[in-house]
Amino acid sequence: MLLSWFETNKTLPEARELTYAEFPLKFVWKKQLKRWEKRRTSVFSNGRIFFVPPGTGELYYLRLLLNVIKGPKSYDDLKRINNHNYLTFRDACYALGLLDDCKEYVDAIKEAKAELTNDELKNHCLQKLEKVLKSCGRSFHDFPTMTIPLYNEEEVDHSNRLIYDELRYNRHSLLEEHQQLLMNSTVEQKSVYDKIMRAENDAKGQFFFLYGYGGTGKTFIWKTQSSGIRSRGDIVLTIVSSGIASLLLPGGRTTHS
Ligand SMILES: Nc1ncnc2c1ncn2[C@@H]1O[C@H](COP(=O)(O)OP(=O)(O)OP(=O)(O)O)[C@@H](O)[C@H]1O
Repeated sequence: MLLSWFETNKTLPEARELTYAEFPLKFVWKKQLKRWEKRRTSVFSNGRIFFVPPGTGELYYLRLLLNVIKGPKSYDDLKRINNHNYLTFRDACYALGLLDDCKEYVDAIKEAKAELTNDELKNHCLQKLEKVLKSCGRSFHDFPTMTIPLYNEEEVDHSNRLIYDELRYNRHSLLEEHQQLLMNSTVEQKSVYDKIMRAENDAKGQFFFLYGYGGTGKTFIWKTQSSGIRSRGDIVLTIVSSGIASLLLPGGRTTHS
């Protein structure tokens, strides 16, 4: 289908006005003939390109391009951005600004490279990675074959990472979020919230077990609770049992990390 799309683009100018994802709007795939033909009726039809996970590399970047590039006549056309021929789909995506996150990092490394030697740059990257690893409870020291970053004495971070992370929330935006969540809470949620907050304010050290059917707003209550406490500059350790569950709660961590 993809190769036939290239062929259609070679012959029909109106085909070149569509991306691959948009193609079924005006063209229909003739399975027997193995080619695209102009749609005769004005039936609305939208294309769906198979999901490709980012880990597949070039396939993933090809899929990104198929959603934005119009009228290519070959794979090379997909990699040609502003008259520059890129070697890989990934490079083409990067040139199109589709990989903003990476762009930020690559630009930062390029900038740093102007001022640092290769060894300094390598060490700098290792230090940054060590920081990320430490936030997950790991370190380069856990991987014997990996190079360990070097530090000057004044660069050694003696602070407690967990406390540091907890104290750098934007208290102002948390306060706004907290007020919004509180305003939206149901009467039942509010009564649970009040009960837990009372125990927290009185420093009673109580233990609560919150249960209810799925989707009834338990996580919502924890979010309201944690934003309220954090907006005061206090610390909340949001501990859950699985990595997936940790993504649902701001600052969530698995117990073992
Ligand atoms: N009072 C509320 N106002 C607006 N949205 C709410 C409210 N309570 C819950 N929700 C929304 O309902 C959805 C389900 O709530 P939530 O995830 O908190 O439920 P849960 O009980 O933790 O579910 P599960 O047990 O499946 O994890 C979420 O999108 C949440 O934002």
